[in-house]
Amino acid sequence: MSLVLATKNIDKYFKKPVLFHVLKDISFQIKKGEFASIMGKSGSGKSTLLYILSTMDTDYTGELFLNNELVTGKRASELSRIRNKNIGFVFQFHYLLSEFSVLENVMLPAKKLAEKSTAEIEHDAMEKLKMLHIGHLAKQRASRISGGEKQRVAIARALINNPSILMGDEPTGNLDSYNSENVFQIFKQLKEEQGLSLLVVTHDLDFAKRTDRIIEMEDGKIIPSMNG
Ligand SMILES: Nc1ncnc2c1ncn2[C@@H]1O[C@H](COP(=O)(O)OP(=O)(O)OP(=O)(O)O)[C@@H](O)[C@H]1O
Repeated sequence: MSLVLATKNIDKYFKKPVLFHVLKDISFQIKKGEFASIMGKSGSGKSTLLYILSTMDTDYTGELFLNNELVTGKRASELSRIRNKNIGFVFQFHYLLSEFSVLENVMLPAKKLAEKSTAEIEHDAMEKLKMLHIGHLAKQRASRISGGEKQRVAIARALINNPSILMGDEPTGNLDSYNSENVFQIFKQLKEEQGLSLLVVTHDLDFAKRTDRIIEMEDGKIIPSMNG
């Protein structure tokens, strides 16, 4: 079985203002092509966990594997390379650079990785935009498009380096029901047509119910689930 992400016994403490055990013995796996959601009350530790899974936070104990490779303990420069290559992110807020064009925004993570020529990156970025039905917006300034379009641009940007997993922190949190459904369908299509793995923190039960698996958190722990 091909595992895209795995954690073993992850624990994390915040030391200030008082010592706080925020993540407790977190062990789970995400398979290739699996679309999982993380749910849980506010403060249960979802964002803290996602920050560790995305290799941004290294202050924890336990082990994190990406594509069967242990990433825990690697140097910051190596982690940055692994992150740029393997993980795409979509947040609640799109974080697009408003003065740049849609196309330039999508190209940025590939330029950072510096493995392809600018012409190749531009071609790849156009392909992603077309796949998300927003190719016609390529030359438009990012500030001049709608909220739903911005989130689709953010998804295109997250996909530009062909990651093995797409992580989302409330990716539909700012969207109306039409655009939320649109994002869900894009994610489903990425799973079904490209075998992409997805891990999405959400408060939207209707969204979560339609993913392959709900990982439920409570007080820093994963609640053993009924459905997988
Ligand atoms: N830097 C920090 N220092 C101390 N405590 C923190 C820090 N960041 C978060 N916390 C606390 O850790 C707990 C988990 O926070 P986290 O943001 O992971 O929760 P969450 O499940 O994502 O919540 P929400 O659904 O509201 O986004 C909360 O009690 C929060 O107050």
